[in-house]
Amino acid sequence: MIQAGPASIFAVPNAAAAEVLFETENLSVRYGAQNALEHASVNVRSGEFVALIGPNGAGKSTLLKALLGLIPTSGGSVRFAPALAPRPKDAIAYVPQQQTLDWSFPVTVWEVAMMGRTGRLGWLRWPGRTDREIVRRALEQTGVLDLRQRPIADLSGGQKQRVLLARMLVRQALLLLLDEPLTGVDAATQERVMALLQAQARAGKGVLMVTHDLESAARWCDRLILVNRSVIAQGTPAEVYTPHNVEATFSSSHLGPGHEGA
Ligand SMILES: Nc1ncnc2c1ncn2[C@@H]1O[C@H](COP(=O)(O)OP(=O)(O)OP(=O)(O)O)[C@@H](O)[C@H]1O
Repeated sequence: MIQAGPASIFAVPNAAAAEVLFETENLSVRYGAQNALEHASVNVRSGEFVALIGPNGAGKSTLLKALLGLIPTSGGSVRFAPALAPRPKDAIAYVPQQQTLDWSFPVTVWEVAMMGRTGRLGWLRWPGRTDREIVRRALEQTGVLDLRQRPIADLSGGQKQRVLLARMLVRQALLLLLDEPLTGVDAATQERVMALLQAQARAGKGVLMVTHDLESAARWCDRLILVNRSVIAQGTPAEVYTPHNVEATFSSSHLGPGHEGA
C-alpha cells in the first residue's frame, strides 16, 4: 500500500510550462556483445523529481553515463534543452556512486565541496567570499558543516554521501543526476536527502535519482521510471507502482539469456 506522501501533496509546479531539460529517444548502449540499455525514451522536466529504479545490472548507471557523454551510445539520441545544450556538462551536476570514488585522497570535507565550484571558478581564480558562502551553506544544508576540517578518509559512509551532495549543491546546476545517493545512509538521513532533493526540484531544477528504494521513491518523487535493460514503465507513482510493474522490473527472468546481445 502506498501512503500519500509529499510527492502526492505537491504537484509539479506549472507542469505544462515546465521545460524538458533532456529527452532521450530510443537510447541504446552496448558493452561489447551485451545490450545494457535498449530503446530507452525518457525525459526530465524542470521542477521534477524523478526516480530511476531497477535491479542490479538493469542499466541505470549506464543511462546516466550515456546522458553525460561518458560512454558511447549504440543507438538513439539525447536532446538537451537550450539552457543546457551549449555545454551540458557545466549545467549538469552528477553524483556518482560513492564506491566508485577514491576516498583516500588527502583532502578535507571543505576542499571536496569547494571542488564543486572549480568549474565556475576556472583556472587561476581563487575562491571568493561568495564561493565560500555557497560552500558553507551547502555543507550546512547537508549537515556536515561541523566536519569541514576533517579529511574525507575519516568519514562514515553516510557522511561521505552528504559531502557528495554538498559538492553537487554548490555547482548550482540546472539538472541533477544522482547515482544511488541513499546508499549507506541511515533512515533519518534518507528522509533528509529526499526532502533536500525534492526542494531542489521545487526550486525549478530537474532531478533524476537512481535508487533501489521503490517505497521511498514512491513517497517523494513526482515520477518513477522503472527500468530493466529497457523501460518497463514510467509515470506518477500512482500510475507505475503496481504489482505487475514491480514483478516485471525485478523478476530475474527478465535478465535471462536474452540479456546477451546478438
Ligand atoms: N564498463 C562496462 N563494461 C562491460 N559491461 C558493463 C560495463 N558497465 C556496466 N556493464 C554491464 O552493463 C549492465 C548494466 O550495468 P549498470 O551499471 O548500468 O547497471 P545498474 O542498473 O546501474 O546496476 P546497479 O544497481 O548494480 O548499480 C550490467 O550487466 C553490467 O555488468
